[in-house]
Amino acid sequence: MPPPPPTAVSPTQDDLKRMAAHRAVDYVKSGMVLGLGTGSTAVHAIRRIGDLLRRGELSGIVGIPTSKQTEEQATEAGIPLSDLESHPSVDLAIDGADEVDPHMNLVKGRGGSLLREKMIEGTCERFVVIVDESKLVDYIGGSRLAMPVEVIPFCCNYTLERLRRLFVDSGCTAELRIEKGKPFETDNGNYIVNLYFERDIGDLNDASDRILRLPGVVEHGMFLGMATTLIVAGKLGVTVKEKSELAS
Ligand SMILES: O=C(CO)[C@H](O)[C@H](O)COP(=O)(O)O
Repeated sequence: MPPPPPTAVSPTQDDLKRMAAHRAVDYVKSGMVLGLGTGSTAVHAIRRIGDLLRRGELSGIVGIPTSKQTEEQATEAGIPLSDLESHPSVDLAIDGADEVDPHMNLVKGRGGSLLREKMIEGTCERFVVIVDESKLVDYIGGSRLAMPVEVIPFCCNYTLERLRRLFVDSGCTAELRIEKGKPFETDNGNYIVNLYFERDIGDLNDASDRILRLPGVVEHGMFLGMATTLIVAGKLGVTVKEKSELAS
């Protein structure tokens, strides 16, 4: 008897992350200065770029890592690294996200690297966001998961309470991110306050301004209007959307 035909295996979430990341690497050209994102999706792009460099299909790439973790992964992948001071003009950045709304606004930073990500991705010509479809939300905060805010350690619980009160109408709760029994420390020596919203927070630019006006806040994880290209991998395949296609 012939063997039974192979049954289709549905892709895992990690497969989807890899598919989105590999599609993004199609935008990478030799000689580019690249912002290298942080997280379990971005690492697939880093490894792919490393493979292409090794095979001689890419050359002259300079990577600007968005975290210490990424710096280690990129070094392991054989990507030459530099920083924004030496390369202030970044051609392309590739990074994951925690939430993406229909206007391509993002929540980032659940990996804790939001400040360096915003510094590097805010300066690049093209910012390609790579996600699996589970990251798509109807509105920012819609996943009910954390929207991180980086704060200085000094009187962080006071800052936390002021942040919570800003969004009391949206049913906001706030907590300090704790790992291994102590406050999680970012690469910049700061802490993270996680905000959770029960309801839509409304005007995002206004929310951003209000957060950034609080003394003690360093940066927040809403990346508004920054993504130029969105690559989403889902069970039905990979889709690419450009910012220019969004209805204004
Ligand atoms: O912003 C980030 C790290 O600060 C990540 O891009 C974001 O958390 C998505 O991570 P992952 O790809 O692991 O789901």
